[in-house]
Amino acid sequence: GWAFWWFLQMRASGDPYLQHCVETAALLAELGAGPPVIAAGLLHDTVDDAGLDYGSISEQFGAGVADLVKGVSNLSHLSKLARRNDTASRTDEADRLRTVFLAMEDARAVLIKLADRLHNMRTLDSLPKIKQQCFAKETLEIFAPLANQLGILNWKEQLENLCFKHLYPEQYEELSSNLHEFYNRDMIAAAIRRLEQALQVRGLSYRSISGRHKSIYSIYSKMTRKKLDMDEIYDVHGVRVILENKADCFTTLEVVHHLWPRIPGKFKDYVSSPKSNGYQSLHTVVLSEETLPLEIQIRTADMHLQAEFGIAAHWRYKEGVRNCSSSLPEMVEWVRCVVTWQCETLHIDHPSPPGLGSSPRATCTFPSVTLMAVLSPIQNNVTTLDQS
Ligand SMILES: Nc1nc2c(ncn2[C@@H]2O[C@H](COP(=O)(O)OP(=O)(O)OP(=O)(O)O)[C@@H](O)[C@H]2O)c(=O)[nH]1
Ligand SMILES: Nc1ncnc2c1ncn2[C@@H]1O[C@H](COP(=O)(O)OP(=O)(O)OP(=O)(O)O)[C@@H](O)[C@H]1O
Repeated sequence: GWAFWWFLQMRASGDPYLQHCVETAALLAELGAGPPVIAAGLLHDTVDDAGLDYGSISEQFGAGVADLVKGVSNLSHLSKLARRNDTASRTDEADRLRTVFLAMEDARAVLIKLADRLHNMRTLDSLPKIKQQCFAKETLEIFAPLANQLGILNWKEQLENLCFKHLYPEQYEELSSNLHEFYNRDMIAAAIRRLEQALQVRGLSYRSISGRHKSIYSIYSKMTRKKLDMDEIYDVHGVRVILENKADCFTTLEVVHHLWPRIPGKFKDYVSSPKSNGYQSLHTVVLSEETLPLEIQIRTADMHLQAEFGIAAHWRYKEGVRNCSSSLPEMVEWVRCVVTWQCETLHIDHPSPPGLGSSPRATCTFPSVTLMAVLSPIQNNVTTLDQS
């Protein structure tokens, strides 16, 4: 009966409902999720919408899949409850909800909910404007930060960009048409190659060189936050070099300044003078061959860990974060488990984030998370070159 329901159901867009289920599962597969997660992605709405119960899912697909589907259903109920709660401020509510999500559920259920949301955001156009805006607002407040907290930067950026498009359509159109000309897809890869050759000639070995285009939403946020025009954003194109030690960082800086002319006033030495939050790195902005600014960040692996996970966690720098009691190794272990899906092979049940215990009241959020992307690179706008 339920399978029949599944085939007949249509979405507001007129597409078969099944398409949403398949695309949600496909997003999870792209991320490298294992079979139980993909199966649960396919079935994620069957408890709430097709009236299927835990017992029959468990019978047909196994308890692991049934637990995940139940988890996704719990998350949907929680978000609905939160939507009705008018007493708390929106920021507090979003904060609380993200914490509860991560504390109560298997992180893989949260991932399925995120995949579901990403596909819904991609197909939002068929809904009435008012619903689109509500959905986009909620996604920006809850789901995009959640994707960031789980280290899925590519989903975070896609979610934010889609929210931006629906919440501020005019600004989105204007900025994206400007960026169309401004983003230079080949420039980063070419700069990385050039830098790599120059470092080799200098006899310097590096841990990694990576690069990224700043997302449209990140550019928009920075422009609004700092009241800047687009041509005042110098890190639309960025490269990061990770080296063995401080001395190599300074030598790399020399190499960089030898390769490209520097843009005056943009050099920062946070290695000799760390920021008050402990952040260390050398930053410079140079003028690339394409006559576009290119931000280059140079740091050691330790500085990078500190920037991503330490007291100076990147996310704290961007969003503000409360006390977190877990140690770095615990956190890395948890992240590794979630990101590489070892939970399935190691049979770890319901991994919960370290330091959170099972209390939904615990307020700990996770450091974001370029390191997670380093552990398991899944950003498609990132170019990485590792020296083997
Ligand atoms: N993780 C982390 N990254 C930082 C921190 N401060 C700066 N950054 C990174 O370094 C880039 C450049 O920062 P700065 O050199 O301070 O540049 P700025 O012109 O003063 O500031 P921006 O407008 O942020 O570029 C930022 O865009 C971030 O990517 C920090 O405290 N923590
Ligand atoms: N020059 C760079 N090279 C490589 N990766 C970078 C560089 N600058 C930032 N990143 C990474 O790119 C991702 C997206 O960062 P984003 O550009 O949105 O913000 P940010 O540069 O960290 O902060 P802000 O918007 O305040 O400047 C983060 O993981 C960040 O660590």
